Amino acid sequence: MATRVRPSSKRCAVIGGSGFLGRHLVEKLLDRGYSVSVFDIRQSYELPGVTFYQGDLCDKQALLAALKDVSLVFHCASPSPASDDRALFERVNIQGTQTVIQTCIESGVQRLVLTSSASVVFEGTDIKNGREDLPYAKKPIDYYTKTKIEQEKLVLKACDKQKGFLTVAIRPHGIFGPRDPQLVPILVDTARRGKMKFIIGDGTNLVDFTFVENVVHGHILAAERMRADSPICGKPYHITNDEPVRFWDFMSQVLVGLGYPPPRYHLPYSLVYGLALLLWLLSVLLSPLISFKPTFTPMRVALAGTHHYYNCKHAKEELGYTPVVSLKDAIARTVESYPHLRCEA
Ligand SMILES: NC(=O)C1=CN([C@@H]2O[C@H](COP(=O)(O)OP(=O)(O)OC[C@H]3O[C@@H](n4cnc5c(N)ncnc54)[C@H](O)[C@@H]3O)[C@@H](O)[C@H]2O)C=CC1
Ligand SMILES: CC(C)CCC[C@@H](C)[C@H]1CC[C@H]2C3=C(CC[C@]12C)[C@@]1(C)CCC(=O)C[C@@H]1CC3
Repeated sequence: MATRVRPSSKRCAVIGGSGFLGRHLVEKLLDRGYSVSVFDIRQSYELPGVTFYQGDLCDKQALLAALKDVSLVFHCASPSPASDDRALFERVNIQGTQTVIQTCIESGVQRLVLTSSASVVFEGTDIKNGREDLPYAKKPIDYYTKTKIEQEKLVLKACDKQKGFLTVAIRPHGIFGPRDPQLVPILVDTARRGKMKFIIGDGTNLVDFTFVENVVHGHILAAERMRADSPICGKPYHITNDEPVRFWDFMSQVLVGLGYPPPRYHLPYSLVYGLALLLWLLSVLLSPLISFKPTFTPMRVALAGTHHYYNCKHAKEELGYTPVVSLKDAIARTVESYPHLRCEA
């Protein structure tokens, strides 16, 4: 009779491991003595100790190969929020996550950590010190958020202590750090095009920006604390820097650090939001004729002009989480890591 190999607890897989967060997670897991399989639709680097499996997470056969003899899976793959492609989000974040869950169960995976997002409760209006028991957004602000909600529900519902399949969802917010393809590059591109002169609203809105190493720390704590008798199974946890900062102060610090002038002039929030909505509608209506992607999307304007910061008390109490890098050090390290994006003038 064939004996089933019991997966070693130090073997894990990172789905989405070629991405920004995924690669930082892989590097930390290697430091901690794990052997890591990366499953991603693209391969962006090579590292000793990492086995790459290139494939689409909607493809069960491809996933099965990557999850063989693995006991712990991190799922941090998603299409970029900037793509705004409804069909793609639904296919990858909803159907693909169902495939991930089924394949984990069939492969004997015991623990699944999902990278969700604190945005699953964000509807474009203020959230101050939001806790995990806030209801999911009834009117999600975009398809990305809508499908992240469905994805989180699927993963948390799949947690089954009897069957030995445990799950947890980490909800980070505004991840930044070295190699981030989104926040700093978009900010610099906007500044270079002379569009970062304005502050949307009065500039006092507080937001969480979370250094990528703190997000990684939260994921690993969750994975290592997840046992059938622990209270964390089937639950979501906010992971932030626990230092809410004025959105426009954060942007200004990054811009000034890279040699760009900070934004100075104020514009009313409702005016900019209305314009962003109009531009977005135009871009949709005109898409058969011309393709243009507005920088100031309704989602970005809402994120730039409202309070959205979250309480991470539960992560502190139940995961033993505390941020490992302060916001000040995180900004300094991030700015230093982008010499190619410095202002040349
Ligand atoms: N960047 C941020 O501020 C935040 C991100 N998140 C979540 O964190 C996770 C990681 O995000 P980032 O590292 O920023 O994004 P990223 O775009 O750098 O990484 C995502 C990875 O997923 C892969 N991927 C996409 N579709 C795939 C598919 N069908 N099959 C296999 N791989 C696929 C991509 O190739 C990429 O390597 C995502 O789930 C995102 O929703 C949550 C909160 C904030
Ligand atoms: C053009 C400027 C007004 C803004 C430039 C910076 C923005 C690109 C970023 C500021 C907040 C960021 C953010 C995300 C993406 C990048 C920003 C909009 C997310 C939408 C990424 C995915 C999530 O799950 C939530 C994030 C919230 C904050």
